[in-house]
Amino acid sequence: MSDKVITVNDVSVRFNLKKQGKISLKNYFKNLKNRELMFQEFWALQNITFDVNKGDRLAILGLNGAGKSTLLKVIAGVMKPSKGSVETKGRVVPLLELSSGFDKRYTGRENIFLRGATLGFSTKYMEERFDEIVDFAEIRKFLNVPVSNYSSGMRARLGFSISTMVNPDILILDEVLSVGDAKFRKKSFKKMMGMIENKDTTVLFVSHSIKQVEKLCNKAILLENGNLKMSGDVKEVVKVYKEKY
Ligand SMILES: Nc1ncnc2c1ncn2[C@@H]1O[C@H](COP(=O)(O)OP(=O)(O)OP(=O)(O)O)[C@@H](O)[C@H]1O
Repeated sequence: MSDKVITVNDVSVRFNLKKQGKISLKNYFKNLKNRELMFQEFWALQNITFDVNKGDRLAILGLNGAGKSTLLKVIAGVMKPSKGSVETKGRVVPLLELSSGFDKRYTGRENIFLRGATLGFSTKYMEERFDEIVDFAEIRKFLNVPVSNYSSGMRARLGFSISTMVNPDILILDEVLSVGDAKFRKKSFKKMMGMIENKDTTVLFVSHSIKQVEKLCNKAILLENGNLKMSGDVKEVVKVYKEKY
């Protein structure tokens, strides 16, 4: 029996794009009075429906702007869909925008516990994992320094280290592996492969490298201008993707 861990149900995402540049206050009120829209609606995703079973490695394929990152953000719960719904089972760990989400006024040490609490972990659990996180991120010397003084690479390393120190049920990867310098990239790639190889973990993966996709994924979906064009076995979807583009 299949064990669904992600259900994406008729999801659409709308952005409001500004129609015009600066306008005078007089014209603003004139437009408002005439009910003229100052925004143009743009649908980045339209009526997307699919499920993912436990242990699947799903690639999300599509050209630039197809809606891949938007879909990952909706599944990760960092963005709400304008329509439709997403259900996930278990702990979702998104490796997206790793250097964001810190409170920069606080130190590295404080942010580890803050991020842990956001992910639903107790202080005791985070204390047990603390050294592992700090050593992997290589920030021990800077633990008591406010994160505002970290370089963006250091913030990304700390974000990666905290997020991967926990065992995810669903791992969400968006072109991740540009974290930190070459040495850290190698280390983080190895760490990620270990997580991907755990067959209980379900993985969603966006990459423009078809080689990587074929190596890591068993299933795929293809997005085109925010629409779901195809879903199924990775080989079949990659074949259509290659023919089309
Ligand atoms: N905050 C936003 N406001 C307005 N438009 C947005 C916003 N975020 C994304 N978009 C638009 O939504 C569309 C889908 O973007 P998305 O980043 O999901 O594409 P993508 O498939 O991940 O692209 P890429 O391969 O280039 O990373 C794009 O046209 C993008 O310009």
